Amino acid sequence: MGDKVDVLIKRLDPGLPVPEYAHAGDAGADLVAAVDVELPPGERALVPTGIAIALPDGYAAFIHPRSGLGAKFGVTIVNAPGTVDAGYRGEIKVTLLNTDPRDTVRLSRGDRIAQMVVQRVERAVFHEVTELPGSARGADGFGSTGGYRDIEHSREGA
Ligand SMILES: O=c1ccn([C@H]2C[C@H](O)[C@@H](COP(=O)(O)OP(=O)(O)OP(=O)(O)O)O2)c(=O)[nH]1
Ligand SMILES: [Mg+2]
Repeated sequence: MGDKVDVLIKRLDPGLPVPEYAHAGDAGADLVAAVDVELPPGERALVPTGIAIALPDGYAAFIHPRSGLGAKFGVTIVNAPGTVDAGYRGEIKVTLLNTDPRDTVRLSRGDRIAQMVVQRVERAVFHEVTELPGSARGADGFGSTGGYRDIEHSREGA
C-alpha cells in the first residue's frame, strides 16, 4: 500500500456509511446515494451522498463513475471526474446521467453510485510566453496517430 493521507469526514446523514474501499489496493472509495433516484432515458440528476469532507491543502478528490453502473445500465457522471477542492465543505454530490436510450434506471438510498479518488495535486505557476518550446507531437491531436479507419459508425435510418 502506498502513502496514506488523513481526510476528515462529516456524515450529514447518520443512517449512511462513511465511504469505504471495497478491497485493499483500490484507488476509489465508494460513495452512496442519500436518496432514491429515478433516471429516465437520457436524464440526469444531482444526487446527494450524505457526506462532507475536509482534505488537506495540496489534495483534491475526484468523483469517478463506477464501471459496473456504466457497463450494466449506461449510468455515468456528466462531469466525470468531478473535482472536490480541498477548501470545499459542502455536501459531495454526484451528477448521474442515464445514457441508455430506452431503459429507466432506479437507484435506492444506500446504493453505491460513484467512487472517490483522493490525490495529491500540484498548483501551477503560469508564465506567459510568445513562443512555446518545440516537441515531438507539436500541435497534432484528435486522432492524428490514426487507428480509427476500421471502426464502424453509422446512423439509424441513414
Ligand atoms: O462532482 C462534483 C463536483 C464538484 N462538487 C463540489 C466540490 C467542488 O469543490 C465544488 C465546485 O466544483 P467545480 O469547481 O467543479 O464546479 P463549478 O461549476 O466550477 O462551481 P464553482 O463556481 O463553485 O467553482 O463542487 C461536488 O460535490 N461534486
Ligand atoms: Mg469551479
